[in-house]
Amino acid sequence: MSNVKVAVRVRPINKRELDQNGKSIVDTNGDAISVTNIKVDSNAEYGDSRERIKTFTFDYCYDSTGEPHSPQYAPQQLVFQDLGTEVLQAAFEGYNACVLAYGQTSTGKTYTMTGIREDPGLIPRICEGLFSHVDDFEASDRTTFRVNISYLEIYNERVRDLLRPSLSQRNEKYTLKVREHPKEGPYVQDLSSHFVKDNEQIQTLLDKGNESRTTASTYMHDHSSRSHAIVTINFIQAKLDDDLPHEIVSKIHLVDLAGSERADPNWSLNYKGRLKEGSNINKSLVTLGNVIKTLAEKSILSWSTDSLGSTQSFASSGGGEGRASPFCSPKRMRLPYIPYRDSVLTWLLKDSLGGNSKTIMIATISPASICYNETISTLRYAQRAKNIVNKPKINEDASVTLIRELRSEIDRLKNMLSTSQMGESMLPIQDSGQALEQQLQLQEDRANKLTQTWMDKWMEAHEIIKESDLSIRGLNKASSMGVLIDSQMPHLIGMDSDILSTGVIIYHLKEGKTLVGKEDAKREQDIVLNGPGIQREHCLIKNVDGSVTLYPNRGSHCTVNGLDCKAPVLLKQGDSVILGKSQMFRFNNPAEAAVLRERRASQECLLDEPTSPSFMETDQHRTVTASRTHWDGVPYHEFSWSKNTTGAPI
Ligand SMILES: Nc1ncnc2c1ncn2[C@@H]1O[C@H](COP(=O)(O)OP(=O)(O)OP(=O)(O)O)[C@@H](O)[C@H]1O
Repeated sequence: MSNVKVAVRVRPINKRELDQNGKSIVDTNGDAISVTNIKVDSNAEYGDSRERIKTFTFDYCYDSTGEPHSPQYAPQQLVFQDLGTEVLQAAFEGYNACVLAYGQTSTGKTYTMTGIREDPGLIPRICEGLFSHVDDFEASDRTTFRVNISYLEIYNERVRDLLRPSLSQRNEKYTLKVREHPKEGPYVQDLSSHFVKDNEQIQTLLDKGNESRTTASTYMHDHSSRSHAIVTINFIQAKLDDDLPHEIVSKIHLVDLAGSERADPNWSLNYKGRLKEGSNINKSLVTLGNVIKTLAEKSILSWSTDSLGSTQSFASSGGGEGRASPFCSPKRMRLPYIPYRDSVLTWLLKDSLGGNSKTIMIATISPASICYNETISTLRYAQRAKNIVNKPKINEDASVTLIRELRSEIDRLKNMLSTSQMGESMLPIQDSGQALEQQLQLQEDRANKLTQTWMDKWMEAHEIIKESDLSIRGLNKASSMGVLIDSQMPHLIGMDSDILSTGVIIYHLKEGKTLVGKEDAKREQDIVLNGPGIQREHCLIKNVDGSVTLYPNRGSHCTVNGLDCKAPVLLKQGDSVILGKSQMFRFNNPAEAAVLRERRASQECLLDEPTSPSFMETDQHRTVTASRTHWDGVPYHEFSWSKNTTGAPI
């Protein structure tokens, strides 16, 4: 059990607040923070029912109201030292961790989480710390690590992938679906997950995600984040100790919430979109507030249920007077329903709030008197969050747990065997020496096989990932047969032309030009092919912003979906490409595939109606219909395949 830790950070007063005659009303003293209500007269003879000074205590208070670099200013480094290192420690121990920044708009959530280039915030510092520890460990220990990152935003209650560059750049209005896995809980379907090898790669992805985030100018803040942003880092550590595999997995959520705000009538009238945004932001923050409130109540209730339970048993054993009231008997007390599903945000953060995670909340506030009401409401929100009790546990890979259990069973059988051999026991027949030996052999075989499979899977994934921008995972949750190799870049998948080779080759089609030809071409070719019909300079493949076009060179033989290409052809997801006489490839465009999957899921028409069939070719085996249209309106060749006359699929 572990309570949510809560920190408060106060930012410097700003010009807008000073221009409105705002006074600084917040004081910190150690872990206590006091807010003065200047509307309550300190000398009021007959008093005022409202308190003039309200004091709250938290796990950490950061006073960043002074000049940066002055001793009075709590810097980013201090916040990282206290909170970031806790997150790292949890991750290395195999716990899930979460940091949530909450506060009124323009109070410093993004500054604290992301920071600025000269003075980075918690997210980049945690990533840097993660890789610097990984480097230390890899040098001194036999542990190997895998880090994956995804970055999403929830905008107007819809989910957007911030790391799918080509689609975000085109401003596609697409939404990802939130689904629930029976064991692993809520997740975002088709969210891209990127393997990162070092700090530089992760920082590049973070920058990319930050650039795509939805921001706008509001009356409170010129660069207000209008979405909730969640960076998720999956951190896996594995090692083999005395032939025993260890694999622990930690999920780190780093959340920069959109700011709560008052709607300014004049501003909102001019910006209708802002009003809808504002109401969606406030709605999900209200749900978050309800979840926090209910969880806090639940913790108090379960605490009192526990203490009532112990009082009762004490009373019934005749040891005291305490008797639980029939109105609050533990049996009657029903724990409240937690409204996680009322917003996408709370649904996705289900585990971080009241579940399997070590969670920290950072409440950010302004020191200005004009923000008094919002500041008090933020501090109350944060105060409640302190009462949430989570149940973090170390996340061990399921097959590793099984291997460990088998190994301890093997030790037990070995002990029994040696006892039976010494003839010291009166073992039943099924535990006789011979039966035990058989059982032992069986379990050892199982454990060895599982260990080998685990090692192969880990080494293979690790080696391939080292080489390229790929992610590899089991084909599906229910089966360990098969491995799915995923890449975020457009690519061609081919077979090695050597009939004795068993390899599958992935050719990434990088942004810009990829030359395809033979080794002895005048210019160096990016993809070198051999085999019948391949020309020295066979073709050129151009990737512009995720759109990939094949340009056949004069006289070279290229076909797409069975049609000869004499002119450039825009490739689409799933196209089958033959170069020369026998080199076959399948073209994959992950970004396009994701959009098509979404369309399929939302039961929209997968593709527009073909505008005009350009030709139809029929023979006794198949029918190929070709048309010109494209998923984003760009023309391309589209083919539909029917079955052959015998009904067997082609
Ligand atoms: N601790 C701090 N020290 C110095 N400047 C700060 C601090 N916190 C915030 N600021 C400044 O205050 C302004 C608002 O900060 P920020 O954008 O982080 O607010 P926010 O809470 O994320 O706002 P929103 O919810 O509207 O996105 C920025 O100009 C930022 O540089």
